[in-house]
Amino acid sequence: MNKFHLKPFPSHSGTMMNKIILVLSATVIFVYFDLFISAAALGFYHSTLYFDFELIKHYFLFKDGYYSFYKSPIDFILFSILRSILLIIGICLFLKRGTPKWNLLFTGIELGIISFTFIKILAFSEYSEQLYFYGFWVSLLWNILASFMLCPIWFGIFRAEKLQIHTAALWSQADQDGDTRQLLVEEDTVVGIENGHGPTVTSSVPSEEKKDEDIEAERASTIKHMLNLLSYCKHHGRWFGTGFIFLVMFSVARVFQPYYTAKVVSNIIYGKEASEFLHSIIIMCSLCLVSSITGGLRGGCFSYATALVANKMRSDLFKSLINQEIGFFDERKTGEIMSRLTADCQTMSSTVSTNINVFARNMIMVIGSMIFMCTISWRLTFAVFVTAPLMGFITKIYGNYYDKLSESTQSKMAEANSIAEQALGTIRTVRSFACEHKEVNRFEEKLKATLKVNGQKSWAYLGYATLNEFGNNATLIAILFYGGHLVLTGKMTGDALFSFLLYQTQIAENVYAIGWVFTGIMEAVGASRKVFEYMEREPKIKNDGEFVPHFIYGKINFNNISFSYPTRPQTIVLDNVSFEVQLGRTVALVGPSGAGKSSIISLLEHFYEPSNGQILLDDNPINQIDHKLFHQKVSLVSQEPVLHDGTVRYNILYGCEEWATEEDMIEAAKLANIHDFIMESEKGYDTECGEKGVQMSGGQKQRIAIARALVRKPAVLILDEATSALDSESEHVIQEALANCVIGRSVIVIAHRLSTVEKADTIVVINKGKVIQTGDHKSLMQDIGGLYHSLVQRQLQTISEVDVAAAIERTDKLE
Ligand SMILES: Nc1ncnc2c1ncn2[C@@H]1O[C@H](COP(=O)(O)OP(=O)(O)OP(=O)(O)O)[C@@H](O)[C@H]1O
Repeated sequence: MNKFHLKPFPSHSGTMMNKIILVLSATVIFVYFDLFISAAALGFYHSTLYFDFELIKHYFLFKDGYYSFYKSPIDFILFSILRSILLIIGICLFLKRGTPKWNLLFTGIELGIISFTFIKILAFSEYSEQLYFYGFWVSLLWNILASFMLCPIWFGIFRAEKLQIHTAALWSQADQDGDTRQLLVEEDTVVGIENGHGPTVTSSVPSEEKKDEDIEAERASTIKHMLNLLSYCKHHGRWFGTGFIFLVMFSVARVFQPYYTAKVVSNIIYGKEASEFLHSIIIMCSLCLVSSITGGLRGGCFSYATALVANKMRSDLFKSLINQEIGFFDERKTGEIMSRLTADCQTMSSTVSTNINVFARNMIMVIGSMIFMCTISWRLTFAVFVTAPLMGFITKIYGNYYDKLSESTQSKMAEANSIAEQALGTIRTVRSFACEHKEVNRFEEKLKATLKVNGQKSWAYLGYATLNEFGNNATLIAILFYGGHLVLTGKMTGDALFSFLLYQTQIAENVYAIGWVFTGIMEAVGASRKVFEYMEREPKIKNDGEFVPHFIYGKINFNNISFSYPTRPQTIVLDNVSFEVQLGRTVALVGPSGAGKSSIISLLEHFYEPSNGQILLDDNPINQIDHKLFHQKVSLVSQEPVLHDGTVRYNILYGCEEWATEEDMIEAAKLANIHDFIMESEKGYDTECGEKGVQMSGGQKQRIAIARALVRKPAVLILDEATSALDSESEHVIQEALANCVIGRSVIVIAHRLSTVEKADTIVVINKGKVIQTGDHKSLMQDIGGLYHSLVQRQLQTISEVDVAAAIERTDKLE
């Protein structure tokens, strides 16, 4: 109840009441006009514009003594009454606040009436003089128009109903004193109980409204996605345009084919002259030649255009992804993102361009065939359209359902891909823990989920295909029946019926294909939702700093930094952390596991932004400094460096190929103690590192990473000391390399080794996200019982334990 605090209540509720009155008045006026026009039209059931009231009486009172489907327009009156009854039911429900889900029923009735109207035209045309009755055409047109208006009015009533409930809820909030208003509240409360929503109506209203808004939003987004998809085709208009020209030529040639086929057959049946037969055959050959050549050219152009569209989509998506903040990747699985980049982009591009092709081709053929069909027999053409509204209705329902299922299939596929990617990407871990079976099971679980959705899709298709087939056959039988009747009554010739049947078969295929276009587009829209979401996503952290200082000295300040990871906003990882790294000094971050040391480095690297405080480089906020310059001057060597699949040269010069020279690279490699190893390799700096550096040892990887950091001649070096099991020789070489590179630079090191910590100018001790001690080794050791002191004690103990274990091992070996 307390959720609504709308102060300007009178004006709001006034507007809503106006809307309700408007919808109710529109309904009443519609019912009145519907009945009036349907009845008045009967007064014009003759070939003059004179209104004859007697005619109305004639039809209403069945003065002929019987009802004739071919002559009586009383059906139109019955439909008008049916519409009125339905709307009156709507109003009754509106007053009782029920919200029936009858939308489909209404759409079905609407389309049924329209189908019937087509049948009625054919029935009336049996007595061709009736086609000149003005009243007949008024009845027909009004019947179609009024049926089309039925659904919007019906939906309008229920939209207004929600407004009314909402108004009542507002009244109950704003004023509990007025009798009328209290009554509304009570009424609403009762409805709430009846509907099982509990006694408060206020709580149910927003969710109802939200549903409505969601549907609106979804609809808007579907249209938006379709337009977005089409806009991609616009980029390659040249290829699509050329393809389109061939498509038009192909379709026109195909449209003429049934006509000439019928001509050839009729020449044979009626034994016409050989020259006439040959003439038809030559035209048929020409049409076939044109359609074959242009069909191929059209396919080629569209296929190339599809490839161009896929490229552009992938490139745009990748551009957007690579610029997203690190938090974005924390929240999503790489497999899912990869699936968007590969499968979804492919689905989108191929379905969109294929469907444009199919749609345009079939549309041209439908229009062309329609022209031919109308020329052959307009009556029979109307007969074809008796089932069309129903087929359109089925296609629409199926399309909506298919859209939902497609989206679901894509996400299930993405989940399965993510598992496969994860397992294959960490194959060594999987193998070493013998988890192959487990991973296969996990993958199969996800495949099962995908299969389940695909199963639903198949059921939906089963229903659709059956109904569609049924519709087509019903149309064919109707044409044979009615066409036969027309031939027998002399209104049409036999070969015209044959020609018509050929067109009808072709048009059925075309309409079926157009139906699939709808489904295909929905599939593309389903796939495109996430792709466009990623494409249009603005990174929450932008690397758009423009400040380019003349020189970077390397002083770092952390001022009152507080921070939580976006994935766990409730957990404070850093709490008011402050410290300074003076020029050319080394600061060691020390603390237990999970204290927040790596998070400090992530913030300095601008992977995340602090929720509070500022990080300064030479007194400038780091987010205002030019992104490239900043990462050139502040270089990171992480604990487990990742190398790219490429040569050693590629890896060392990564990101600075444009300006770093060969000498810079060799100098950096020498400082990192890796130059000699590289020169000993067969291919030197062109030695391949393998995916993620898999062809290098842990120590070599680390040293290449150090060279990669040093080649930039950074002012600030960030070192996350390796804790992994490097052998003592490698560790020594790396320690030496690090000792070389700290000279003359500001260094922040996450120190795990006592030797490193001791050498640091300042030690910052972190625990549970807070700086709890700062000082050099000597001063901190004096704080007996302090965290630093106990950490050092523990490490000394571990070292001695390791030494003892090693000594035992050595003794064992000697024995
Ligand atoms: N990407 C992330 N998303 C959410 N929470 C994270 C993320 N990375 C780290 N954390 C959490 O933040 C806290 C601090 O982690 P951090 O990696 O900074 O600790 P650390 O001191 O570097 O630990 P260690 O010495 O073990 O590497 C931990 O509780 C950790 O679970």
